[in-house]
Amino acid sequence: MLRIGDVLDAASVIPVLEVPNIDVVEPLANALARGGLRVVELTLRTDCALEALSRMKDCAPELIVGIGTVRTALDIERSRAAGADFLVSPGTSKALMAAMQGAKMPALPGVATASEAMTLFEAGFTALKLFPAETSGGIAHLKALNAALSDILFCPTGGINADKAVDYLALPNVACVGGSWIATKAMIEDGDWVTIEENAKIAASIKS
Ligand SMILES: O=C(O)C(=O)C[C@H](O)[C@H](O)COP(=O)(O)O
Repeated sequence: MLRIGDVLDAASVIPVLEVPNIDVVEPLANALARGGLRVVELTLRTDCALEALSRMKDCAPELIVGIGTVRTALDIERSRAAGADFLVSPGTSKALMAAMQGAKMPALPGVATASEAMTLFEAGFTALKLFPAETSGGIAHLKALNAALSDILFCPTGGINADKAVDYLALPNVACVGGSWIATKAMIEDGDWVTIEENAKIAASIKS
């Protein structure tokens, strides 16, 4: 089984995807993989998300595919059953933290504050999703967190684009960044695989 360090080593930018139907999965996965990205996050925001995960693992076995918008223990169980490589949550309730610990799967639990980061770190999570990154303080917030909590790594997500990703990834406590800009809902619905591949190429060229 992968560890969270393996996921972070494979990705500087993680596209956060909202998949409207199963038919888009193969061309979407191909565009992202052709662009050079190796890790993706499929959000549980559409009914077909778990079916999309299984399909993506079949048609693009080279991709590491996580499930995002995880909120409950049931979400974790269903994600595991569908073959998820890792879990991502927007925030972390006490119950979700316990379920993530019990799941023994790689995870990026969501936090926005120093207290939340410390609570998750004490529970054994060394890499955390910072969400929503831009509105919770962005780069300045991460610099301040690093002064006190330099042993905690973050994957900021929320409001980031290709230009901002470069600045985030220059920070010592940022392991990767997530975002929907690479493949927006509109691009996926329009089947704009050319733009998605181009965005993926640009994203894949950014290094942490
Ligand atoms: O669904 C989740 O689990 C979330 O936490 C939300 C997503 O990560 C953001 O919607 C991505 O942010 P944008 O790049 O600003 O679109």
